[in-house]
Amino acid sequence: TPAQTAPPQLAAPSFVSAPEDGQWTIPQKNDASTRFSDLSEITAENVKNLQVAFTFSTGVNKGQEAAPLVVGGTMYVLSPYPNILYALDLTQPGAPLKWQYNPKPAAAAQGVACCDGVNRGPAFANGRIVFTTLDAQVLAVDAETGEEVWRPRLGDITRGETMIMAPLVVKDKVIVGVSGGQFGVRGWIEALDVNSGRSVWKAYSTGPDQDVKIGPNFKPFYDSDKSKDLGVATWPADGWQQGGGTVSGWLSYDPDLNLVYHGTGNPGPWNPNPRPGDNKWTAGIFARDADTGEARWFYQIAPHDLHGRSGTNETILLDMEWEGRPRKVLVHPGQTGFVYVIDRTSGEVLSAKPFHALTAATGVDLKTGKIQYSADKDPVNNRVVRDICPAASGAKNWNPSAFSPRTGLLYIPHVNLCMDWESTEPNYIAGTPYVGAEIRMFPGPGGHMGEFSAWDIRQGRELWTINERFPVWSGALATAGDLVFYGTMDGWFKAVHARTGEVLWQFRTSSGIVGQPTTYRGPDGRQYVAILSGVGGWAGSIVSGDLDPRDGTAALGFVNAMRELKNVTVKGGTLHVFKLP
Ligand SMILES: O=C(O)c1cc(C(=O)O)c2c(n1)C(=O)C(=O)c1cc(C(=O)O)[nH]c1-2
Repeated sequence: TPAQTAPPQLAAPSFVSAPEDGQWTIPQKNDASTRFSDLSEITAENVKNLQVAFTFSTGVNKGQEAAPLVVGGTMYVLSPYPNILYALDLTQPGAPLKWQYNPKPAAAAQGVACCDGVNRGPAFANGRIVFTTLDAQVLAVDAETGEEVWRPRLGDITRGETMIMAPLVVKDKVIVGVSGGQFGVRGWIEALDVNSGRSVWKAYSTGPDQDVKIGPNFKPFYDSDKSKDLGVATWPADGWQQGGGTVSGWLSYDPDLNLVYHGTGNPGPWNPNPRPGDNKWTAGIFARDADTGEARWFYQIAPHDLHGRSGTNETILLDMEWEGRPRKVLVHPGQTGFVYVIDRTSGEVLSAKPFHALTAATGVDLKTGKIQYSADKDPVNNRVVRDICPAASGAKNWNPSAFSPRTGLLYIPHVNLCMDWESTEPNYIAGTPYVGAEIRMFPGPGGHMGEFSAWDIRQGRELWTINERFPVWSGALATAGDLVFYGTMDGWFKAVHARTGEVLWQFRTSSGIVGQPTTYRGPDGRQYVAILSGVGGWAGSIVSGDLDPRDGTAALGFVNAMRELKNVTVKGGTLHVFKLP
């Protein structure tokens, strides 16, 4: 008999991207959305010496969620509503302002935004900076001069259609999506010509197959997605018309398959009782042909969603060996609390392991793809259902994870909140909240509200975790210096050892952090790390936003849980950039 040999050492998952050029031109860093930089001047050994290189105020004290971009010798910073774009000259000492562009969006948009008027950031394309505005315009301005190039309005704010997501540029197209899932908006994604701003294709998340761009090439993996017109048939009467499934989050792109991946938001209303059925195609992930928008596959994370779950957060595209053969996968740490590893060519779920303490579901059946909800957490009418974990925030929210090919680990910002839920009668009035749930959130197991953890994708297990007092509402950045960066809602910007989770450096910024750290090589050849500080977004709206008690809905869910945040931080809006001395 042959001698027993150790199983071959598996290579870490990897991803395809252009060689590191020291820039940061789209929030996701690359089309695979890894938020990994090959820069390695700042290391685990020297990071303790990081110091402020320069700061800059955005002039808007609301949730600063945008990623600072660097293209050539210029940094681009986008403020929350009113979405002012600033260009900073990195070639000059102190990075002075080169120009600013204020699109002056309609003030009325603020009133129909769920989440504090945030924006996830601009993107660079063909010599232009493109971004969305809260009143549902998409803008392209000249990256050199700040002059407006085109500016179509894609949504109707009187119906609650807002835009906050970062566009994805694919070849000659700018792809964007709508927000407003808390307002009964029918979700859509649209591709514009990068040169003219004209619409090339548009696809809805609910309704007849034709509107969803489901045709002969739609080949979902699971039988539950294979019948005709499920975007109508899985809803009562005309429910799909106010059905949500917005495209408010992150997009990624596989150039070999020419597929764009995007999540769809929660169904409307949140109260599941008025909408019996699976409510396709909400709370899931679509793969679409980048040129035509045609749907190729769909996977529904939360069929007939019970707890306000969205599929809109990050999808990270990796290549890895899975059960002895190479697979192209999409990794999605989901709001439901499972890390989904999905074959991105077919939509087959290869694995769905919990990365967080859960009570709302017990697992995912890999044969049918179906999540297994806990029967006792179903929010039936006329009863308060208690201790649903995670809360409606999800086990993580919009805030993107990072992946390092050096460690093979995914770095996940978590939200450790549970909730009590009482279903109420929703009433659809265009441009007003369409939720139908009273929610009370509170800290989950352990009493802390946030975590930042390292996850081994192949083994499906956590390697280390850091508990945080407040939800970790910032994104993550991984670097070849074996560091991971993230921020906390009480204002700390932290550098952590990518392998051990040891906190190696932290800096107290001027407000709470809900932004996205980025890194770049400056014109002087040195490595810099940038982060916007300014508390806000959904979780931080207790500090920065105007919580209207009559709203009685989404924002209020956080009031109890986040009350203490007011005692430890204040509104802000300041870019902080760091380097070694
Ligand atoms: O369904 C939607 O259209 C939609 C939009 C947004 C948004 O525009 O910020 C959020 C959400 N949903 C959402 O569910 C959510 O948890 C959330 C958090 C935040 C934030 O920026 O803090 N936005 C949003």
